[in-house]
Amino acid sequence: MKDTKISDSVIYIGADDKTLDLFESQYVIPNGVSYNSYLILDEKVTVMDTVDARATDEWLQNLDTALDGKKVDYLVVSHMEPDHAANVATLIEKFPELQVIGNAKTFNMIAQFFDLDLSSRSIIVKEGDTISLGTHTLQFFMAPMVHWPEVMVTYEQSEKILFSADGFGKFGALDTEEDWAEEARRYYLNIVGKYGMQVQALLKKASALDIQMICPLHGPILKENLGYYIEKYNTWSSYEPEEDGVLIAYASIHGNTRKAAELLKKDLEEKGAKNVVLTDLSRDDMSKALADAFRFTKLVVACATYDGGLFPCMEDFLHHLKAKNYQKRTVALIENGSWAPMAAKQMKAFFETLKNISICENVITVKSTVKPETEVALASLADTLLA
Ligand SMILES: Cc1cc2nc3c(=O)[nH]c(=O)nc-3n(C[C@H](O)[C@H](O)[C@H](O)COP(=O)(O)O)c2cc1C
Repeated sequence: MKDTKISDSVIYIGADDKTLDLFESQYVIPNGVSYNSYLILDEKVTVMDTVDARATDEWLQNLDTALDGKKVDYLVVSHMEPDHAANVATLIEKFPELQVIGNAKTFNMIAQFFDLDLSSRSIIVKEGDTISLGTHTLQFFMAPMVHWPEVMVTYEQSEKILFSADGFGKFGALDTEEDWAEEARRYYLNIVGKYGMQVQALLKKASALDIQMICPLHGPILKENLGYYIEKYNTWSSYEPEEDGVLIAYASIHGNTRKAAELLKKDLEEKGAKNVVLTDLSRDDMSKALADAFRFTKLVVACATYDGGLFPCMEDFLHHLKAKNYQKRTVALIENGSWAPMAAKQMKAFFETLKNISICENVITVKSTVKPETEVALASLADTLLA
């Protein structure tokens, strides 16, 4: 059920998008995505961010309905990425007296995206600045590199609402019934994951505020049990695993490496392991594989040797892990090769470049097909992983 009710004076005016093929041209979104935008009705009527160009018509309709003939005085731009800022010019042109609130970096970026003269219409805010709208007061906190340089969040003091920009966002349209953490984890780790330190800095600022509601730019408005969401962000941004478990990620050309991976999963489960997830890096969603790698304490990478190197989908996976600062985990290696297996050596060298990775000593080499001795080695690896 879509629950977009915030309060009598803070109105949701965003829109769902269920036809976009890939978010940021990269991430599958089976349940769509929402572009959230909010209107604050007060003496100074304020719009908190706009929406993607794909949602312009619905957003303008929502805006007009909520305004009921009033004019917009302020537009707060918390993030200039086009899925939120595509309609900055639309709103500025619709309300010629409107003033734009942003920080110095926001205005540099507006000039890159739009040919607009905002010299007499800009309000530049800094860390901690406040602007009164009447009964509501907006306070601004800079969140550089969460995940663009100009990002800032806004705390509305009277209703204690944090407008959190992309923070606490999630894939999925607002009428989607699904677990928050699953899709918020995939969103966070893939899009913001590199910037854990900056997110930690923002969480520290947020901890000093009395927050009763979080209004992100994607996904549901968070109204209850806020500690749960904040704790998830704390775990993700400090690169700690969420739960004991094993992701087995395999890259297999003809299926023999896959067979080894499947046998290991079976073995682990027979020995009592609860969270064992298998992912086929050739076919399954890469962003989900990355999120599961961060979710669990342990990762097994199983790869066929390919032209003296790694089968390309494994290279791709490792690239994503490094890009998002993968660390603090246990990793085990399985390789396959028909004449000169090289994958384990190369994967080991890769993981040695990451921080706080403990690599299991028992490396398994499959020579073309799984043999009885491979099964023994897999059983022993399962014991090591469960020890
Ligand atoms: C294009 C190509 C290149 C390969 N390069 C190597 C190699 O450099 N060294 C090696 O030992 N095996 C190489 N192989 C063989 C595979 O690694 C081997 O057959 C392995 O068992 C495949 O495992 P799979 O059944 O999981 O795909 C290559 C296979 C292909 C198709």
